[in-house]
Amino acid sequence: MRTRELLNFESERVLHLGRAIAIVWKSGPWWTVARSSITIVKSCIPITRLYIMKLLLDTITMGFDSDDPQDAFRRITPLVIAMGLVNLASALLTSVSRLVNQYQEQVVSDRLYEIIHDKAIAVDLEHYENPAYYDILERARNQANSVPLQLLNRLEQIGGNLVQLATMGTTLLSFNWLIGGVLVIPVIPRILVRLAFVREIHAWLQRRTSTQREASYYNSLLVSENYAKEIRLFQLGELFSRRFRKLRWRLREERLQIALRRASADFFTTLISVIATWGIYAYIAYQTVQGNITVGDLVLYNQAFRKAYDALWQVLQGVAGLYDDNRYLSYLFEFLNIKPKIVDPEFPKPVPRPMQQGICFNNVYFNYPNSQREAIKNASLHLGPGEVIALVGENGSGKTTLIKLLCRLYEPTEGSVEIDGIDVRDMKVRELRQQISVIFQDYAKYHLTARENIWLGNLECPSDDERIIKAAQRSGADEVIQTLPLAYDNLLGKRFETGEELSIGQWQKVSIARAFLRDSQVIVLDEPTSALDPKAEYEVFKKFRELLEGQSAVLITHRLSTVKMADRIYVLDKGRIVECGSHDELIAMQGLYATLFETQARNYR
Ligand SMILES: Nc1ncnc2c1ncn2[C@@H]1O[C@H](COP(=O)(O)OP(=O)(O)OP(=O)(O)O)[C@@H](O)[C@H]1O
Repeated sequence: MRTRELLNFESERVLHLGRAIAIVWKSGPWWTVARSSITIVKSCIPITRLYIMKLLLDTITMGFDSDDPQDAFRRITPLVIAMGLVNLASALLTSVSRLVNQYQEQVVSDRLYEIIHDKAIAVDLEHYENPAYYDILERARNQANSVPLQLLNRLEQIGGNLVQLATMGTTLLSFNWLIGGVLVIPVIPRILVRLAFVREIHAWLQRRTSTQREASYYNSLLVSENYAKEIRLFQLGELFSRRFRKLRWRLREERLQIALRRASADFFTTLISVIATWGIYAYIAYQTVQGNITVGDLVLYNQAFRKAYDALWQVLQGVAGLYDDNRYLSYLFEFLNIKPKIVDPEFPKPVPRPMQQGICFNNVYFNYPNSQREAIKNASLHLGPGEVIALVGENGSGKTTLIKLLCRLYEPTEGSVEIDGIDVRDMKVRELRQQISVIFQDYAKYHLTARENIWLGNLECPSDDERIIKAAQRSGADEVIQTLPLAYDNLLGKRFETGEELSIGQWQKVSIARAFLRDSQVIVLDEPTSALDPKAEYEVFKKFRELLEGQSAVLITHRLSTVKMADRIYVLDKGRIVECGSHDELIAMQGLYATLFETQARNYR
C-alpha cells in the first residue's frame, strides 16, 4: 500500500515535470533546440582545453632536454594556436548562449503569464472569496511562474555537466578506475542532506503561506492608495507596520532555524569531500614522482578529477533541484487544475432575445460556499420585458446576492432562475452575461482613457464609436469628460502620468455610461446613484425610462425616494422577500417599506 502510494506520488511528480517541459517546449521549440545544442558544444570545451594543456606541458618538459630550441618552439606553436582558438570559441559561445537564454526565458515567462491569466479569468467568482484559493493563487503567483525558468536552467545544468562528467570521467578511468569510486563517495552524503532539506523547506513553505499572505496584506494596507487616507487620519500606520514586522520576524526566525541546521549538516559532508579530494591529489602526485606519469598527465588528471567531481556534484544537485522544482511546479499546477463549476451546458439553449415573458426567480435558496448562513431564502420575483423593478432592504438583506445569481456568478442551492421559462443553467454563460449589464456598488475604476472606460462595457462596438459619447450623455458623464484637457482621450485616475482623478460621483457616472453602452436586455444598477449629488440623481431618475430605451431594469438602492417610479418594488429582509408592490401599494400596506420610507422622509424634512 505504502509503495503504491509512493509510486503514485512519484508519477505525479514526473507528470509535473513533463507538463512543465511541454510548456517550455511549446513556448519556443527553436529556442529550446538552440539552447540545448549550445550547451552540449560548450560542455566539450573544458576537456579539449585540458588536453591541449597536457600536450603543451609535455612538449615543454621534453623541450628542456632537447638541443634544438627551434624544434621545440615549432612543436609548441600549433598547440598555442589551438588553445587560442578554443578560448575564442568558448568566448563566442558564452555570448551567444547568454543571448539565447535571455530570449528564451522571456518567451517562457510571457507564455506563463498568459496561462495564469487565462486561468484567473476562468475560475469561478467563489474562489476569490475563499481563503484557500488565495493561498493557492499566492503560491502560484509568488513562486510557480518562475519555476519553469528555473527548470530550464536546471536541465541545462544537468545536461552540460553530464557531458563534462562523461569526458572528464573517461579520462580519469583511463588512468585508474578506482578514482571513479572515490569520486562518488563524498558526493552521496552531500546530496542526501540536500534532499532532506528540500523536503523540510517545502513543508515549511506550505505551512507559512497564510502567514505570508497576512504579512502581504499588511504590506498592501501600508503602501496602497486605497487605504492612504484612513491610515493617516486614524493613525493606523504604526499599528499595521508593527503587525507586519511581527509576522515577518516569525517567518525569518523559522527560516533561520532551518538554515542553521542545514549549515551544520553541510559542514560535515564538506569535510568528507575535502579529505577524499586530498587523498586523490596525493596519489596523483606520488605517481608523478615515481615516474609513472608525466607532468602533463599530473595536470590533466588533477584538473580532470576536480572538474569531474564538480560536474558530478552539479548533476546530482541538478537532479535534487528538479525534485525541488517539481514541488514548486505542483503549486502552479494546483492552480491550473482548478476546474470552474460554472460551465456551459452540454446542449445549450439560446438566450431568448427579445424576451417575451421575462425573468423569474422561482423559490430560490442560496448559501455562499463556506458559509452556513442562508443568504437567500425562498425568493420568487418577476421582471417583465421593459419593466423596472427595485430591490430595497437593509444592509445584508440579500439584494446584491440576487443579482449575482441572475448573472450566474453563483448558482442557487435550491430553486431556479429562468428567462422565458428557460433555466439560466441551460444557457451559455457568455451569452447570458451579454444580455445583462450590471454596475455593482464596488464598480471598477479603470486607469485607462475616459473613452476606454465606457467602451469596456461593449467590446463589440468600435472603440471610436459615436455610441460611446451617447452613452456618456445618457449617464451625465459627458459633462465631466468634456472638462478634461484631452476630453475622451484623457487618462482617468492617478496611476499613470497625465491621468486626471475624478470624484466618486464622477466615476460613478462613467460606470453608468459603461452599462448604458452594453447592448443588453437587462440593466442592473446596484446603488447606482449613491455618490451622485441630488441634482444628478434627479436627472438620472427623471429620465430613467427614456434612458433605458426599452430595456428592463433592476434598481438597488437605499434612497427610497428614487424608487417610486419602479413598476414593482421588492422588499427584502434577512434574505426573504417580505413585501412586493408599487410604491403606493406598499405605503398603504404599512409594513417594512412604509416604515423605512417614513424614517427616511422624516430625516430629509
Ligand atoms: N462572498 C460572500 N461570502 C459569504 N457571505 C456573503 C458573501 N457576500 C455576501 N454575503 C452575505 O450574504 C448576505 C447578503 O449579502 P448582500 O451583499 O446580498 O446584501 P445586500 O442586501 O446587497 O447589502 P448592502 O445593502 O449592504 O449592499 C449578507 O449576510 C452577507 O454577509
